[in-house]
Amino acid sequence: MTPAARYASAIDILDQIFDGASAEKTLTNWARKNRFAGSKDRAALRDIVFDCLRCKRSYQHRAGQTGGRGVVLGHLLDNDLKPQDIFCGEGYAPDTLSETEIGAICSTPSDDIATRYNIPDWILPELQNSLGEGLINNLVEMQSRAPIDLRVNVAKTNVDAMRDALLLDDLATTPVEGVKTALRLSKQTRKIPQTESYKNGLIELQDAGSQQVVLDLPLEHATSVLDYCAGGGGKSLAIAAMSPSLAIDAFDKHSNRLADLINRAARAQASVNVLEQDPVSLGKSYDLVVLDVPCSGTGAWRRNPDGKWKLTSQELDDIIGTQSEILRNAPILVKSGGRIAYITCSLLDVENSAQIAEFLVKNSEFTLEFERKYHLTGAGDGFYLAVLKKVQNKGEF
Ligand SMILES: C[S@@+](CC[C@H](N)C(=O)[O-])C[C@H]1O[C@@H](n2cnc3c(N)ncnc32)[C@H](O)[C@@H]1O
Repeated sequence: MTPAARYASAIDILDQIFDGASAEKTLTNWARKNRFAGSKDRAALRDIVFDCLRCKRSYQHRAGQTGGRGVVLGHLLDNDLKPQDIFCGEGYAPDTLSETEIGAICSTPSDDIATRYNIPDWILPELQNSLGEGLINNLVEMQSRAPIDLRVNVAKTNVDAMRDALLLDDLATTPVEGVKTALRLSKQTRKIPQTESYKNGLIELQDAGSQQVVLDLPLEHATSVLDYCAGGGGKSLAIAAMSPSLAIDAFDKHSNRLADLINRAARAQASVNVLEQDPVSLGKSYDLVVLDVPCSGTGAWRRNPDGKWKLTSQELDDIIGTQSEILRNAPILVKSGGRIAYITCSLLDVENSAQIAEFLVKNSEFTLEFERKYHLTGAGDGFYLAVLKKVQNKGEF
């Protein structure tokens, strides 16, 4: 495909996404219908679409028009590419720019924070309240592509050995400061699943922020762990790699989401026991209950920029309701003297410290032992962790 043809496809795909379609599904459908496109075309198209989603509002402002055409025009201007080379009307290229379109182009960034830094208006006050002086730096980070991080399976190998092994596959990596299990790829690549190291369970794809949260868990106090919102198993597997002797149970209300965990655990030779029934109904209790709850995903918006435009304030309220429900269920799952680790990949206080404050009011047998906010300016995606300790019943050890 010519560069201009790629941009014409990007305009079409973006228009479908702006009409409500999911970014992933639209890109997959496009690839299915355009079998002539090679892997380089698909990768380039995906990069354009995701960059346009991350910076939708500022690109529209720059172009002076909305829709896929406006965003792509803004993307070209912002990246110092010549719009007339792409909007040339030849072959499969987008139509040439009209005089009106050229006249609407704006050379100065918007003064409005939400437009300039690409977030929906309604969420700006929440982000401002939660991030304070860190607001702009976090929003700047949100506009660029996330790094690709690997988690080294430290139960099987070590970071230095993996760096050397990956170099043989022509994959250069660097350590991530403060995250001893992580390696960051020096160049973007989609090759990882094809490497022997991945197939043999020595590495996993996992954001360094997510790994850092696991490194901060109080595993040394536990012999039994429940990952109550286990999903694809990212946290369960990282816990198993850190402490292979722990008895780890994994549950998810949506059991179909656990399929990946089963496959990944087999690859990593990790021992994780997948529960089919809710442990609340089984009457089981644990030293550590990990609640990696559903959230707005604000801390991972640079990876999922589609989500940032689709999230509504009503959906955020519903998510907060689900978090409260999970927190209501959790105390019974914790042994006396045990702990809850509440985790979100959200930057919003309403999903983080406000939830914990409410939990502590309702559950006087728990105290807040530790709380940490991981911003996008740190090792990886944005996260929140609160560790809550259940008081030890008198006479129990
Ligand atoms: C943030 S994701 C978990 C990601 C996973 N821990 C990981 O590291 O890969 C949240 C998970 O919570 C699950 N979930 C939603 N509501 C739930 C509930 N009421 N009880 C238990 N899990 C729930 C969702 O199905 C989803 O898989």
